[in-house]
Amino acid sequence: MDIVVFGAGALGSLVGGLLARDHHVTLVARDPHARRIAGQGLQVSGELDAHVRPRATTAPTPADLTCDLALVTTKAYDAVEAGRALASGDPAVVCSLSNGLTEEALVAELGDRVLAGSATYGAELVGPGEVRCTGVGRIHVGELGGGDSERAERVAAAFRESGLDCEADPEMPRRRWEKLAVNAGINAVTALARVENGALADAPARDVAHRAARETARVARAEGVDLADDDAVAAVDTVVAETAANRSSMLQDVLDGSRTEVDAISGAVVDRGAAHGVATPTNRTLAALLRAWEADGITE
Ligand SMILES: NC(=O)C1=CN([C@@H]2O[C@H](COP(=O)(O)OP(=O)(O)OC[C@H]3O[C@@H](n4cnc5c(N)ncnc54)[C@H](OP(=O)(O)O)[C@@H]3O)[C@@H](O)[C@H]2O)C=CC1
Ligand SMILES: CC(C)(CO)C(=O)C(=O)O
Repeated sequence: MDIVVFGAGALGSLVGGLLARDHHVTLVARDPHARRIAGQGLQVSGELDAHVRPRATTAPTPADLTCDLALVTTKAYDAVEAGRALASGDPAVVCSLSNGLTEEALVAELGDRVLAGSATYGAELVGPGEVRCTGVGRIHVGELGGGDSERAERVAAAFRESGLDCEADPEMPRRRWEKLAVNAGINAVTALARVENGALADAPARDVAHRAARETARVARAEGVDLADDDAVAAVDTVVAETAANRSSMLQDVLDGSRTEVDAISGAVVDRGAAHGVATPTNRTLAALLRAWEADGITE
């Protein structure tokens, strides 16, 4: 497959690097990462090991963006720009692996070419040209509206060909909202409390995370997605147990002085809830506190 990875930071370099073992991959990245990859290749280290030579560019032409599959791996707040850039080319299928509800921003530019995706691999950039796999997870792809999908099956098969754990999921709407509930519970609370995910195994932080997840499930149901409160809470508990030693991506952003994905996570729950008349006081409070930190704390 001819694959473009748009926004090849940590996650995109890991996934794109592994795909480059079997497919023709172009990474759209920033310098000096892109320059180093173009010159010396990309090293994948940590739990997986590979040295690959994908194409890498900071300024893709429309021809570069004409491909069988484009993966969007920017932070959620860059999804609109990613969608606009990709629309200047002609990708047959576009799939976002970012956290948060980012697909709608892509649909606005790319229409029904957009598939939903989610990833639980862990990735960190070590330096230019090197990405570390910090956790072998799983990728799911599927139609935004759910249902069986030949194109999602084709994408999943291409990922598996390169050794990535990937499945096409006919219940992607539910999976997206369950992941949102996990991120609304874990990311916001760990970032504000400055604790690892495992700290949410104990009250009182656990109770705040559970309330945020339950509210997300209520909003999901108002959107027509069948996600029970108990399932959202159980998903939080499972991820807390499985990633106890992790610093959530939002905690890492706060510690780095970087912008967070609050608008696409807690903020999205609040906004979608308001549209349906569903109260989301916990997510509203978490979003307000994160935005208060952002107003003062961003240094990058
Ligand atoms: N890292 C992980 O383990 C996981 C991450 N995720 C999710 O995946 C998404 C990406 O996370 P992560 O990889 O950690 O984030 P990173 O910030 O490491 O990667 C995103 C990259 O996209 C780049 N980018 C944005 N716009 C452009 C553009 N127009 N041209 C070229 N490059 C661009 C950014 O550059 P710059 O910063 O200079 O703008 C950055 O290098 C997030 O939504 C995250 O929540 C999900 C599961 C696991
Ligand atoms: C699953 C979880 C919460 C793992 O830390 C995550 O997605 C993140 O940190 O963004």
